[in-house]
Amino acid sequence: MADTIFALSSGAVPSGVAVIRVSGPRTREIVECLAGRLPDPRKAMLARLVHPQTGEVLDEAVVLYFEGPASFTGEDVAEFQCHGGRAVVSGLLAVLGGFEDCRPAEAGEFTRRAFDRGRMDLTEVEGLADLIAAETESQRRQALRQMGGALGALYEDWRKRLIHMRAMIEADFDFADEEDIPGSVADEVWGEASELHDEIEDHLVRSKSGERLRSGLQVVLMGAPNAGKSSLLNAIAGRDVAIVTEEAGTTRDVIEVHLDLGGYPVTLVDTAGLRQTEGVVEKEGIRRAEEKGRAADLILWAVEPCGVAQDDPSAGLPEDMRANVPVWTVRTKSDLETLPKQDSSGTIVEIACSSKSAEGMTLLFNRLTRFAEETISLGEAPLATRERHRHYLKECLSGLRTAVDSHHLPTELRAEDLRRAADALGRITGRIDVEDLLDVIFRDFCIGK
Ligand SMILES: Nc1nc2c(ncn2[C@@H]2O[C@H](COP(=O)(O)OP(=O)(O)OP(=O)(O)O)[C@@H](O)[C@H]2O)c(=O)[nH]1
Ligand SMILES: [K+]
Ligand SMILES: [Mg+2]
Repeated sequence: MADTIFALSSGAVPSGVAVIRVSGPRTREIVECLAGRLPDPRKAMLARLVHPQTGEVLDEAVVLYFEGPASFTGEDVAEFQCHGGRAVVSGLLAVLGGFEDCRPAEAGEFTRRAFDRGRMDLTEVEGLADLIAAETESQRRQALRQMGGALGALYEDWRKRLIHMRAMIEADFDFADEEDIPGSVADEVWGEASELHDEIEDHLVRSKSGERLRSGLQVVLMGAPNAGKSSLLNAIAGRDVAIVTEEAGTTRDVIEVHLDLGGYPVTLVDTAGLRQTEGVVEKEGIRRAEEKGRAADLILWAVEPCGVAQDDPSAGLPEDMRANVPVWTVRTKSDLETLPKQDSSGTIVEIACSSKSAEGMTLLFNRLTRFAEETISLGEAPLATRERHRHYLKECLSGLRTAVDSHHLPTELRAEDLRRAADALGRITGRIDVEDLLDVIFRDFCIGK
């Protein structure tokens, strides 16, 4: 018999209400023992929870019972909505641990059971994890859609199409000796395979948006020491996150702030000012700054009024970043009189702003919001959201491509490539052996989920 597991599924105590969840074969017995009777499934029942040995009243709680398989895990599940005091919760958890074959749940174990019993596929599990982690409106929408099965359904549909193609080819193959049929079924199938290939390729291209939305856009503040980067970060974040002093080389560590720009997640990153230095700590800070810059979706290149050569505001920014990452020049400290609004080369300074007077800050904010919107706009179709998805989509494409292109090979071999393509999709949803992956995926969950 499987263990019956339990955990505090709501947030940290003390809280108004705490939800303790129980799942497994002993659930029914536990509810009857603590609450005196079993509520009707899915109907709330107010009950005094009584200690099974001493008869002492533990709490007055709302009890819910979900009979398996129509429950989150697919097993019998109960929820005790008790008062969220520390002693109430720890007392109840201790009593639950006293039942035979009953133990505290591990992180993600409720969801793992739901997956094992076929209540959710892997993309839905990931969607649930993303929903719990979602910080902005657009992340919530994407996660909810994925948890609802939209992405899994898309992959399952593609997989079925591949399986169907294979069946058609094999049928065709079986009848091959009954005289040559002109324009055989196989020819049609290769056409379909080629179409599916393009569909998946298109999905893969757009998947970058999904991943960015899930993890947030990385906007990295870079520039010479004292350019005003940390002040800008503080002004945008609306609080004193980073240390600001007039000393050049103040910031060494990478400092990140999570922003919600019009519902889009943006991580704004402050970094050490770039310069030649012998300081060990500062050197390391600069190395980290450049590492962040290379991985950025956007670099805000901060330039103070009299800071650098005026004819090339982005002098000092490493060449590879200039070439590969979008860069906006931000002219800082615009409250200082000396500010040239336009540099001598005639290049319009992208944005001029001041952390002191707040001049230009709204413009910067709006531009960033628009950038986020354009980079990660969420269309109607579900998007791949993880590196894991991308990996198997590529594998699927490679199988499809080989199958379509290998005109010279025997049909059996080409059919085998179609199987490889279908299996790759099955690994995304977890319908095909992914045992080694499961621990990684479920580890990300909190206890009680
Ligand atoms: N007048 C004025 N001074 C500013 C403004 N922003 C920053 N400063 C000043 O410029 C100096 C450097 O600011 P920081 O924000 O520490 O600059 P930084 O680029 O983070 O510097 P490092 O971390 O050392 O690379 C401080 O003395 C700030 O008070 C501004 O908008 N106007
Ligand atoms: K500074
Ligand atoms: Mg700084």
